[in-house]
Amino acid sequence: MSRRPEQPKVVVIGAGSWGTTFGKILADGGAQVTMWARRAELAHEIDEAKRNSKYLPGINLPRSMRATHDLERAIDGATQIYLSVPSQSARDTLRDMRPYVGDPSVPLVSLMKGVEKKTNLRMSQVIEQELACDPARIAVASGPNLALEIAQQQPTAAVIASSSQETADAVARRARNAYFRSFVNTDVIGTEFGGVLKNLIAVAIGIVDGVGYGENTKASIITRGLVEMTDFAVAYGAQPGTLQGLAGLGDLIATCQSPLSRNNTAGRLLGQGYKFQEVIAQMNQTAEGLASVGPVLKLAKDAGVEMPIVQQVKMVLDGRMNPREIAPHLTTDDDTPQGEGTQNGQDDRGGALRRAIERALDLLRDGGRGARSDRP
Ligand SMILES: NC(=O)c1ccc[n+]([C@@H]2O[C@H](COP(=O)([O-])OP(=O)(O)OC[C@H]3O[C@@H](n4cnc5c(N)ncnc54)[C@H](O)[C@@H]3O)[C@@H](O)[C@H]2O)c1
Ligand SMILES: O=P(O)(O)OC[C@H](O)CO
Repeated sequence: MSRRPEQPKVVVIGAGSWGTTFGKILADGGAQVTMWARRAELAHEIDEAKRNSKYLPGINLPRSMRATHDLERAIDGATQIYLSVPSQSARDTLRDMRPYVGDPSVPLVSLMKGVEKKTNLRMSQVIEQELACDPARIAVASGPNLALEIAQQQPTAAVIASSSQETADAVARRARNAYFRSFVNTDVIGTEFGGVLKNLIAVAIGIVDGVGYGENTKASIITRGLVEMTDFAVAYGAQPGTLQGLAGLGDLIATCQSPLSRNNTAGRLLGQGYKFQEVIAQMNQTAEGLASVGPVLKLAKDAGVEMPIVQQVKMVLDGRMNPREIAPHLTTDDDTPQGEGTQNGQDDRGGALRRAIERALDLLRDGGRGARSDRP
């Protein structure tokens, strides 16, 4: 099919459930979409049959959607590049893309919700590092976005964040249609960490479901989970409001409630008594939370943030805790009554804010060589 000149070409790298769904969002919004798939057979199925039977069974993809296994051909002429592979393989994929992404006017958009295990970096940081590009060119998309529901064209919203308002606006204008609305902000850290952290709380909720506990336990963990998410993200520079929005609370609700969530599913299997390796063997799609839990706890320790729920998820994953013992608090906590607010200034301890100020003072005292927690 020949391309009409008024339809700009965009490319989606990664043709799993979210990449393909996002391709459909873009195509239904009027873009000429090319998908890049790692496997030639999948590229062929999308290109010819307009189907992705493994990742989106029963969904008809737009007739205009193209797909290829050839990275150079996929990226050639693209006005926006979207990236949706598992976070742990993003760096290798970016390395392969490097020769073809030179045009500095082309935004690079992360659709991923993980942290790189070996570096503890967010995906926008990995993109910036691997492509040596201006951060103003990078955007991230996040929100309550369960792929299959959106592929079925159920109305949904997301947020596009970039340090450049112009980039966020350009991406949001492209990534919208009658059933998908993109909002914008400039809080990349909060938007990205929201997507990472809600996965960990969703694993905890899955564990609770698998064990057979009811709504009180789940509501307690979701609510305290949001406090943990906020404390952590704010300690790293996020705006607290972002965690109350689509990329925080919104995504937390969707992921914790839905049996479609792979993180929730992985947790449920753990709660039913399966061991970590058995869970991995049963999952044939990406559950980012399983890989992000280690890096998040390391980052939390560096920033002095307490994350009892995430800590318990890690203990269950490691086989060091019986899933039946999971609670919104550590049972080893001391007896001192604790305020309910977040640590970042909403309670009398002002924890995260205080620590951020302390780190800034450390940095100044140290002649700008790095805050205490940043040093090896
Ligand atoms: N599925 C959702 O509902 C959803 C929604 C929002 C965000 N996300 C995020 O999108 C990202 C991608 O998730 P997904 O749901 O599409 O995963 P998926 O498991 O459905 O698909 C992953 C895709 O990446 C490919 N892939 C696997 N290993 C690769 C490698 N080493 N190199 C290149 N490609 C590789 C797979 O072949 C597959 O096409 C994740 O970070 C996820 O958190 C997913
Ligand atoms: O299936 P999950 O658990 O990766 O969640 C998918 C999306 O992130 C929900 O917004």
